[in-house]
Amino acid sequence: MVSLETHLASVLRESGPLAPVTVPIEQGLGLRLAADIVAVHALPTVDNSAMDGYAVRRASVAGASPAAPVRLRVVADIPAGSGDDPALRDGECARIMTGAPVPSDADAIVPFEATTLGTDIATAAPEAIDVTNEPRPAAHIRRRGEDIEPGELVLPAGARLGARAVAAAIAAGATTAVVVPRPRVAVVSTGDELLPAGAPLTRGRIPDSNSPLLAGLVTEAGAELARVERAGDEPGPFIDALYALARDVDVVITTGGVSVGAFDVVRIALEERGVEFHKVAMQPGKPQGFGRLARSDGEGRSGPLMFCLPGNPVSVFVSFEAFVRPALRALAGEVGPAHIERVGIASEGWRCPPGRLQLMPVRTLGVDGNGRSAIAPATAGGSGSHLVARLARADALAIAPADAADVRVGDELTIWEVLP
Ligand SMILES: Nc1nc2c(c(=O)[nH]1)N[C@H]1C(S)=C(S)[C@@H](COP(=O)(O)OP(=O)(O)OC[C@H]3O[C@@H](n4cnc5c(N)ncnc54)[C@H](O)[C@@H]3O)O[C@H]1N2
Ligand code: MOO
Repeated sequence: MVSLETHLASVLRESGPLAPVTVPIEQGLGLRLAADIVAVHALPTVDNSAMDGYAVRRASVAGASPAAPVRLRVVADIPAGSGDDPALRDGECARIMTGAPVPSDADAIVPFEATTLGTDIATAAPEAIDVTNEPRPAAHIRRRGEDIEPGELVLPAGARLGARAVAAAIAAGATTAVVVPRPRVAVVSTGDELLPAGAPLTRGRIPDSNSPLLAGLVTEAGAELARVERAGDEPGPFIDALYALARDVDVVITTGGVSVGAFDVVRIALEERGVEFHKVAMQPGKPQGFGRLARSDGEGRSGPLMFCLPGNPVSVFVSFEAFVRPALRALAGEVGPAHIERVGIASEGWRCPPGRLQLMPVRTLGVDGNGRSAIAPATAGGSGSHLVARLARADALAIAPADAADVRVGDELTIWEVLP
């Protein structure tokens, strides 16, 4: 048996970031940048007004006060979007709206509130206004380039292109981004016992719940779900289906057929085709296959990464969290841990399997003053890997060490947060 850490290290060795692609910037939302984004133009693009008011020459309103207002003639009206640059002589001003370019002759903005007319504004500009306050130099002017200058760095390679990053890049004139793409993922569940959801069950047949489980986890992890398929226990059709979809995906996740059963199709078909099968010292999730699918078409290009997970539903979930999620993150250029880790305090005890690290689906019941969560098993009956019915109650996985015989009330364990 290999440890979880050893198996994860083998997985991550093969899971470097995918080759970067150039996309229209809004399509890069949520992805990691593979190249810097620099400002194409200055921001603001031009000196502009921070207030609705009047663009003035300060010398014209020197000494203005409520007791001694100074009258100015309004010679122009500049809405936002106007390209006008009206000339202003002594004693003249222009009405101006927030964001509109400040005339070259003006050196301050007087807000509506600093005139006797106040904010009682008509569509047409007034002929004259009485200014009641002398503005400071450059009052309410947002300077060209004060946010960023052309050629300056907006976002460095490696940054996540979140909503604010998209906004910043577009504001600074970028239209495309070089990003690490989302991994494209196919899901294949295997087993002659599987039926689609809702099909009438006969003895021994069960609904295929693993493929919707993985489809949801892949999507929630931010990867692109390319295909979902179900295959039986015959190696021939399974392999044909696999090579058909392998052409345009980065990752294939299979479930079932990896242990030592007589009909374990995935292990039988893939042992010879680039996938290694191990026993990992963890529970659930002991049998694991991982590798890169050898191409059958002789093109010499490497095929997709294969994650061959066991069939038991809780094993699928735990294997996804332990190996697939970290790999999908690494393929997408993400750095840092795949889970938020916290400390859990057992409020109920449970038994642990000998010699295997246990990843127990738990519910968190509240946080104490030291940030530690009280935890209890989410599923009745311990960590049985078939206990899917109440798996959705778990919002964390509690990690019990391989040498623990049991977890007792009050024991402190590391927990990984998972989406409920
Ligand atoms: N003699 C041994 N038997 C088993 C061992 C072992 O070491 N020696 N390991 C056990 C462990 S641990 C696991 S985990 C399972 C893994 O088995 P497989 O990956 O081969 O999975 P299957 O046999 O195909 O199925 C296991 C279980 O899960 C159900 N299943 C499968 N697919 C789905 C699906 N898509 N949706 C819902 N449920 C599914 C299936 O019906 C079985 O009940 O092997 C143990 N055996
Ligand atoms: O490892 Mo299996 O996943 O315990 O049931």
